[in-house]
Amino acid sequence: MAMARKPLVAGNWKMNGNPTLVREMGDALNKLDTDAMNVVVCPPSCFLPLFANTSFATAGQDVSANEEGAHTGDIAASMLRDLGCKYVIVGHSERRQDHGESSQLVANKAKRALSEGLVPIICVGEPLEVRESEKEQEYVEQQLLPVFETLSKQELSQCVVAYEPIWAIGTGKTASPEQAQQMHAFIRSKLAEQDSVIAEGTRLLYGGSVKPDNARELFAQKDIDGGLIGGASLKTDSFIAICQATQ
Ligand SMILES: O=C[C@H](O)COP(=O)(O)O
Repeated sequence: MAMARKPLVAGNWKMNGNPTLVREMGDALNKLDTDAMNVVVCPPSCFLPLFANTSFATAGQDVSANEEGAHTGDIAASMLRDLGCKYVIVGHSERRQDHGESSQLVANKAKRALSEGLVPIICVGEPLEVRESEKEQEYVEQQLLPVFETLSKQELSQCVVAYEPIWAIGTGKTASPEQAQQMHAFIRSKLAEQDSVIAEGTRLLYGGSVKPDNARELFAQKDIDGGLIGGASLKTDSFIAICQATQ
């Protein structure tokens, strides 16, 4: 992790949690010294209004690429912003798989989020068969291309990118620090082809079975600036330990 990039840890609750967890997590995180890091909680959107007066940020788990209108079940970037969100996850592999989201749609969602002042956390990552055929870099590059084509450089400079190998999500099988660092360095090199200053400033998160006992080693890698945490973000102790592992 480079000193110039502030570490960021985001807890993606996915379709989990309840008002009790909102209260417990809010109380615990409000006591955490968050000066040295950005902490973000991404609960199901119905719980967002329950997070009030927090010392940490909140995020949506998804956003519509449309501004408003007849899009049943979708949530607009302006609505997330009005609920106090600073960030939004776009392109999580579960959205890509469960809802057939293309990389172009993900790029459009990121653009829409940016237009409402939200920071998109753009997720990329390969499935197991791609990793086994050693084509993971080509795969991730293809996921990033529409982002580079759709966003202006100014917009790109506002984004966070999360690398989440699908084979490591919820499986207990983490990418080794070397595997993760290699991909993060590759993503940074692709950003540098767009703009070297943007590449240096962009925070790259690792996601996939991050736990308190492996977080520190992952976050110590040169191009890993924090994590996108699933299962371990549902327990206050483990999420706080992971946040502290950035220091
Ligand atoms: O968004 C979070 C990731 O999908 C990682 O989930 P996980 O920590 O449960 O493996």
